[in-house]
Amino acid sequence: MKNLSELYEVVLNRKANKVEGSYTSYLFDKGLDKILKKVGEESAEVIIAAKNDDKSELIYEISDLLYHLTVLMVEKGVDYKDIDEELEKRRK
Ligand SMILES: N=c1c2ncn([C@@H]3O[C@H](COP(=O)(O)OP(=O)(O)OP(=O)(O)O)[C@@H](O)[C@H]3O)c2ncn1[C@@H]1O[C@H](COP(=O)(O)O)[C@@H](O)[C@H]1O
Repeated sequence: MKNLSELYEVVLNRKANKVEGSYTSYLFDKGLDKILKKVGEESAEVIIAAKNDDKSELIYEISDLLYHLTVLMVEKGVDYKDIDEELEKRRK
C-alpha cells in the first residue's frame, strides 16, 4: 500500500535522524519495550472498536495500529518488502 510504504520511509528517517517534537523519535528514544507496549494497547483498541460496530472508529484504530507496527518493523529491521514476500509465499 502506497501510504504504508511512504510512512515506512518517514519512520526510517526518524530512526536515523532524531527530530525535536516528533512522536516517532520519542518512541525510538524509549526503546523496544515502549514500542511493544503501544502495539499491545493499539491492538486492544482495534478489538474494542470492532466490537462497538463503529466503522470510522475502527478505521482510526487500525491506522493507529499500523503506524505503531511500522515503528516496530523499523526498530527490528523488517520492511514491507519482507511482508510482501511472506504474503506472496502464502498465496494459493
Ligand atoms: N501515523 C502517525 C501516527 N498515528 C498515531 N500517532 C501518534 O500516536 C500517539 C498515540 O496516542 P496515545 O494517546 O496512545 O499515546 P500518548 O498518550 O500520546 O503517548 P504515550 O502513551 O505513547 O506515552 C499520538 O501521539 C499520535 O499522534 C502517530 N504519529 C505519527 N504518525 C505518522 O508519522 C509521521 C511522523 O510523525 P512525527 O514522528 O510525530 O514527526 C507523521 O507525519 C504521520 O504520518
